[in-house]
Amino acid sequence: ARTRRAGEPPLEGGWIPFFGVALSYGRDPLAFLRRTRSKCGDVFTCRLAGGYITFITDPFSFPAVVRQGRNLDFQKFAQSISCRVFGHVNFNAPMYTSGFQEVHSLYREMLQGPSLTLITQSMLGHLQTVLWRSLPKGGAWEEDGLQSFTNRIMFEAGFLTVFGQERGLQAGGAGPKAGPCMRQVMRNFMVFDSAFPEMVAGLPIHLCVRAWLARKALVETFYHAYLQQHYCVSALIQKRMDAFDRMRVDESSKAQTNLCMLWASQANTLPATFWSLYHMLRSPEAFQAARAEVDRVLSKSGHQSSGTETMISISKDQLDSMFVLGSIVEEALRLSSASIMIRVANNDFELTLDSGQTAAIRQGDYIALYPQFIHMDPDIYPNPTEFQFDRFLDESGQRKSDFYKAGRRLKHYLLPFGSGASACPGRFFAMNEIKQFLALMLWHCDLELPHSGAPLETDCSRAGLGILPPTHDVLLRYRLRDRGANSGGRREGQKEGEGETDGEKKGEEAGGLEKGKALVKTD
Ligand code: HEM
Repeated sequence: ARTRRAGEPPLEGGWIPFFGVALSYGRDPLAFLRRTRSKCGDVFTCRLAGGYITFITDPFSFPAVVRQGRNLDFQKFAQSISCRVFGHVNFNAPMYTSGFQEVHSLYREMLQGPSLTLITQSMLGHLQTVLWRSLPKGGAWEEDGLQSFTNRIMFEAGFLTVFGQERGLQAGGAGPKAGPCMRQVMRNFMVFDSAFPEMVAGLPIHLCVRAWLARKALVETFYHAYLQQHYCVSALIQKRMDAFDRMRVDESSKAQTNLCMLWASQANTLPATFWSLYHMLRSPEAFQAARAEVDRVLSKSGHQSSGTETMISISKDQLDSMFVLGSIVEEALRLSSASIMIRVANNDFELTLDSGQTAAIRQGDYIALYPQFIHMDPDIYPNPTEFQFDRFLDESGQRKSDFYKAGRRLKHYLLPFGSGASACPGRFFAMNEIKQFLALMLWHCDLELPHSGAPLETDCSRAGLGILPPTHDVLLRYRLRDRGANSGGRREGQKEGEGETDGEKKGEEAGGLEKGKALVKTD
């Protein structure tokens, strides 16, 4: 154990040697950090599982950390976790430095500007192909778990958009089918992802046997030689594969970095899509405003009412003009995001905080920002645990970006995607794909949550990893939209008890429901 030196933040060591405060932190990180902040002030150091982490909790001091490129490194920590979990070589090694920088700059190039428009359009096509396969024909209602439904649609559409389609899986005319391979890939992904908290905490993957087997199977499908047989592989993956080939990395490491991309592009997007649809369906005002927006924007471009398998187009400008959908997604992200931004101190140095106070930081220590502090701050967001669909809309119905704490405007008020050099490069694509999914569901479907009672809770065991999933799934009923009936398309608390068996069956496959867990009726 170490003793606090002059100038260093208060030290919260805990009473368990080595693990320090890991147990109390692990039970409920936000509650633990709040307790420690009220005891120690805005900046404090905790002993966590053998390391020392200094938490900066004052949002006005976030920029001071995000800007500290020279003294604080984000790659070291991210790489150490990534190697352990995915199994690839450590790209922090000097021989890979310049090649890995190239890979990084590709993210910005391929996930912004004109490339973003292309990948977004590709996602829209895949979403519709997959959705049409799932929607019941002729006005019949279908039932499924909401989580299993969103996972199924988004996983397959996202996978096809990023990694393309395996040759031979096309079904004539009807578009790509969810063949056994896709279902297996998704099942393996869910198994691998569910062991993520343990693997990040340091448990060797060989001890999580199912996750280890799932990773092995996933990696086998990601060898370059195999992916080169796919058609419609995104430019992002093609260029990334070229860059890794030039770096002379071994073939299995290359395949493992493709698994990283699968995880990065899916693990947060799936629960974020779930929460966006869930909250929208639970709030009558949100649903009405969102449907009115989608109907207004899409009718203008001449799309007729649905009911037939027509592919619709949504241009970049149209998507950008869907501010209500944007606000619903951002509000869902605010409520469910529990990411942690970690940097490693390269040297001993003094961090100057917004208040002018300084904190002495030791080389090798971690600095952490925990954005949930901001997202759940009642001073910034009144009634912070409540879903308010229009929180991110200003008076003129455009995106709101002025949020205040103690009368001062905040630079960082919403951080589900991190910030600064380590900010998620897929953030624009993620927002677009979730908005597209919501728009398609609103345009084509009537939707119901028959057993919507008390709000679902988030599963805190994944705190620190990004968007928290729900603790359990809920039943969703859906059918092709009945425009004539003008039913509003969204009802709650009706037709109790129908179709659980069918829903459970699909849910197990899509990771929404665990075997043996019933779709929960919360009322
Ligand atoms: C709602 C969905 C998403 C959320 C909440 C999310 C969140 C995040 C966060 C918090 C980070 C780490 C930031 C940090 O350490 O400061 C990250 C990194 C990353 N994300 Fe996302 N992400 C999402 C979707 C996506 C998508 C769709 C893609 C790609 C198509 C993507 C690609 C990446 C990559 C490649 C990194 C690592 C970047 C690096 O190494 O610098 N993400 N994401």
